[in-house]
Amino acid sequence: MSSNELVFVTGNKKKLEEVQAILGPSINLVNYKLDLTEIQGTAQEISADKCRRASVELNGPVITEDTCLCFNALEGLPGPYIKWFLDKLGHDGLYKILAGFEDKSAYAICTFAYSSGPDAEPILFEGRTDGKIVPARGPKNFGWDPIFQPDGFDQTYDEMPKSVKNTISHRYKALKKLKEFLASQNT
Ligand SMILES: O=c1[nH]cnc2c1ncn2[C@@H]1O[C@H](COP(=O)(O)OP(=O)(O)O)[C@@H](O)[C@H]1O
Ligand SMILES: [Mg+2]
Repeated sequence: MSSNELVFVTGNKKKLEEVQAILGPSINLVNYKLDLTEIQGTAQEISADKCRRASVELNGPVITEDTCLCFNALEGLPGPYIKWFLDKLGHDGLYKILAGFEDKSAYAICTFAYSSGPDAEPILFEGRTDGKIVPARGPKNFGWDPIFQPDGFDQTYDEMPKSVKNTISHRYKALKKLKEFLASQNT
């Protein structure tokens, strides 16, 4: 691996686009499309396991990413299972889950995992953005973006320009930590 090359294992095109936009041209991101099965467990366990298996499969250094959307009224659920909830319930159903609760607050967590090789223990980098769950607003570009309104903003993730989302998002914050780590490895 050259010092600025990074193999990002994901089958999610939208994630890849954001990661590319956030990292910019200084890092040569190489995408390997692999939709990895996820175990059940905490966000950390799921991320580490996913990264470990990606690294074994590719027999080299990789990064993987996992995203959780956590409702405070539900003690953090759906969390890592948001993909399946979104799939089955859609935006409207996800919003309605909270109908019985006054507390609509939520947070998005992005966990990047880096493994230097098949025998290495993955290192995790987490970013969190707090907000609330609202009825869907926006062009429906990406996942649950239309129902997540970050604190301090009147727009949902989906309504705001990408250039704004990419400077406040859970993914941006996690990538910032990953970038700092990689920079420290290269010096
Ligand atoms: O920044 C985001 N905004 C909106 N939806 C997102 C964002 N990041 C991930 N998602 C969606 O949330 C779910 C997260 O699941 P996961 O991280 O396992 O995705 P993946 O398996 O597609 O990579 C998926 O449905 C994904 O499309
Ligand atoms: Mg996941």
